[in-house]
Amino acid sequence: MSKISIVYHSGYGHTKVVADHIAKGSGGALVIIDANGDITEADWETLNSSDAIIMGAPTYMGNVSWQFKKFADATSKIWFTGGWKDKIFGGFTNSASPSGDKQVSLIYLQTLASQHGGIWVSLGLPPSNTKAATSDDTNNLGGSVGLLVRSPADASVDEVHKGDLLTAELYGRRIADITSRLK
Ligand SMILES: Cc1cc2nc3c(=O)[nH]c(=O)nc-3n(C[C@H](O)[C@H](O)[C@H](O)COP(=O)(O)O)c2cc1C
Repeated sequence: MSKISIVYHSGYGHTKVVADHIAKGSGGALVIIDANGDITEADWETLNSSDAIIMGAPTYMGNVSWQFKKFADATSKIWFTGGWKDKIFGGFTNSASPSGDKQVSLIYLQTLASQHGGIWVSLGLPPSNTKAATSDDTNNLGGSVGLLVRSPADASVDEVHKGDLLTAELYGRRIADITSRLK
């Protein structure tokens, strides 16, 4: 059985809902980056012993939140020893605008995974981009590198788009499938 972790930061709860759906799809364990950008020692052990690490953060001011970046910088200790080399990685971000510069965050997560020598898993779903497409459809934001989610600025945590949450589950499942094949 593969071991999968989802490590994420969420300032106001919307990204947490996304992480929960990735956990549902992948069967992975959640590791929460707190408001100070920290995780516990036990969390570090969980990540170090995982076959796959899925990383997520809200997009704030055009990139991942500072709390996620603090976590990312703390992984440099692991980078020195190549501790996460050849692990499977995926990533997700969530923000208010349809674009909102989410792609910058996603490329950052992919770069972080690559710095660690990881194997990145793309979204692997076609875009829903016809006139008839709605936010209930999978991959309605047309991502390819990883998972993009939109939470409109006035949306409560219960109003994150259904199609995005289904996409989160499917992406989690894809990462779990690929991890078990490669293991
Ligand atoms: C400090 C700050 C900066 C933000 N910057 C952006 C941004 O650059 N692009 C965008 O689309 N939304 C932006 N937003 C909106 C958030 O990404 C959005 O509310 C998201 O759902 C927050 O996720 P969370 O509830 O997990 O913290 C910003 C929100 C905050 C608080």
